[in-house]
Amino acid sequence: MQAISPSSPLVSFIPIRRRITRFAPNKLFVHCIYRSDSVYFPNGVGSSRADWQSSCAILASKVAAQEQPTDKSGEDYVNDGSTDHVAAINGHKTSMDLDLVPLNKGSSDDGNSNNNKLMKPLTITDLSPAPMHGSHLRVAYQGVPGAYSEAAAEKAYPNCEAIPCDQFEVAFQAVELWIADRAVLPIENSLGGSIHRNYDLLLRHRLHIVGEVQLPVHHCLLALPGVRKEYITRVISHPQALAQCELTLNKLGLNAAREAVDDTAGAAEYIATNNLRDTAAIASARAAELYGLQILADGIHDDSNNVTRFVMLAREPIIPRTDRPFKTSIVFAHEKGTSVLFKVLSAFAFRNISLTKIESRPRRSCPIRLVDNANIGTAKHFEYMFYVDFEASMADVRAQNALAEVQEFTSFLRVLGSYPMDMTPWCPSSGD
Ligand SMILES: O=C(O)C(=O)C[C@]1(C(=O)O)C=C[C@@H](O)C=C1
Repeated sequence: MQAISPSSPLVSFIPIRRRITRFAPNKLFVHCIYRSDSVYFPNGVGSSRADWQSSCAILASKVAAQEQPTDKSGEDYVNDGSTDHVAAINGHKTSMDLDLVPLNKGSSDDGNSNNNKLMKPLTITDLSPAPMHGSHLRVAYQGVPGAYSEAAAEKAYPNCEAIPCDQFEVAFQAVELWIADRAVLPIENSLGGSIHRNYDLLLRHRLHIVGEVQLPVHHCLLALPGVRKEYITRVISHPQALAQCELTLNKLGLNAAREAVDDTAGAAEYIATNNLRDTAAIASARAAELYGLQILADGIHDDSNNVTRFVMLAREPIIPRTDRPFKTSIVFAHEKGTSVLFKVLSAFAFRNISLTKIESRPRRSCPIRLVDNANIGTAKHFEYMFYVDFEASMADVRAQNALAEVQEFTSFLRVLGSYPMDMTPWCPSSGD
């Protein structure tokens, strides 16, 4: 893999970190904070902090020109009555207006030509990649090298340049700011369940799901060389990894507290950096190798069918096809809450479209609906956003008709992406 690696001469594992500053209402900017003064850019940008900061400034100014509503839930983009059905469902007429076209702040819809003078035409530089672009696809992931997300990035895009980010949100922003071409994010695990944070972020940002990968996850218990199980008083890892190994950890008879950290490989790195002889990490065998730890126990996940599903995100959607199995992910809501759920789901059932996942999250823009029950009091219903994945391509007329029907029953509907299903032959995590 060409990504920042331990053998890189310039830097050891510098994840993109975030410091978000509000420059203008509703506008977030990412700044990069470093662990060291030099940064590794394999393709062109100088290796100094100053070079990188000027690159960030260029990126930030490009984004400032666009005034995208990135930190809105997207609920304004609702049933606009456009005839372009899929685009209307997504709330925009072409995908271009989401990502590239600087909006004309001064112009009005009345076609005033003076105002139109303010319109900045697209130039070739608006379309060209960020300065550090190289021949490899740059893929942002959350964690440090050795994290499962890095392995998922490599599985999705072999030979990509994997870019570590310290938080999920940073991975989204890295793509929005053209620092990365794709983000790869865990969305659900067969044992631990959904990664809710990423469901929320999918709605808050306007990236498109362009693919999925399912990665068998094989966990090991790692400690410093020479440390024995009896010395361990603390086990640290990503909360999902702790959940996936809960029963096995109990069976191992460890008298250890469990502590959540940002990612599995980060836990291993932390132990190595701080020379912690009383702490073990749940992480991959690759993390053990990278950070010089020994494997105290191999394959400690509670079931060998331990698979995490990742989604790949891009600034532009892909064109859906029908010549191979596709999946489509949508999110919707309705003022009447869960009462419409049956109608929505029946739109798929009548057309023989299988659902592969349904998830609900709090509807943060209006979390509670009050129902006045006159003399009895007030019923307070929680409001939800519903996320549904179904097995059909948006190029399939059945899916188009189903969504046209769903649109009738919902007050908000967005297609998050229509993308090829991961059909790799089944092969549980190695070593089981
Ligand atoms: O911590 C990591 O290594 C990750 O890539 C994150 C993550 C997750 O968020 O679910 C990914 C896969 C495993 O399920 C455990 C953790």
